[in-house]
Amino acid sequence: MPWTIRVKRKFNAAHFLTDYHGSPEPLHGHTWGVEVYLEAYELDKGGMGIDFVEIDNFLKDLLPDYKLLNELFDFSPSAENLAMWLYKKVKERYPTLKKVVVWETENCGAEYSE
Ligand SMILES: Nc1nc2c(c(=O)[nH]1)N=C([C@H](O)[C@H](O)COP(=O)(O)OP(=O)(O)OP(=O)(O)O)CN2
Ligand SMILES: [Zn+2]
Repeated sequence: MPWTIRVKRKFNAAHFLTDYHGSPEPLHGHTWGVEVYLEAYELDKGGMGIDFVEIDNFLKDLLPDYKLLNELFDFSPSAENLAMWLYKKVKERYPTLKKVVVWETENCGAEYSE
């Protein structure tokens, strides 16, 4: 595909894995990072595939900033599960989505694609 449009965004949220090697993790927080990768097949007159600002606003509305993730989701909010949740949500709005990445820390994250 000719272009991949990439947008990153951060959000702050608390969580705990419900079963971390056999028992629940202690509650703690992260500044999470997310990245979305969208395919674009053509450009508009301004030279844009998909407007970064539009995608960023969509993510801003969607991401659970300053929330306790365990209260929002019926799954253990690991980076992997959050990446899958985010992929499905973004895919509904942007069908050309290729993958998402959810970073729990600067160095550790999970990618999801289908
Ligand atoms: N594959 C995954 N592994 C882990 C996940 C995950 O979502 N997917 N999550 C965690 C924990 O939630 C935890 O945040 C990580 O703990 P830790 O190693 O303690 O990392 P921190 O940077 O938060 O703490 P430091 O003490 O500053 O290193 C674990 N694994
Ligand atoms: Zn964590």
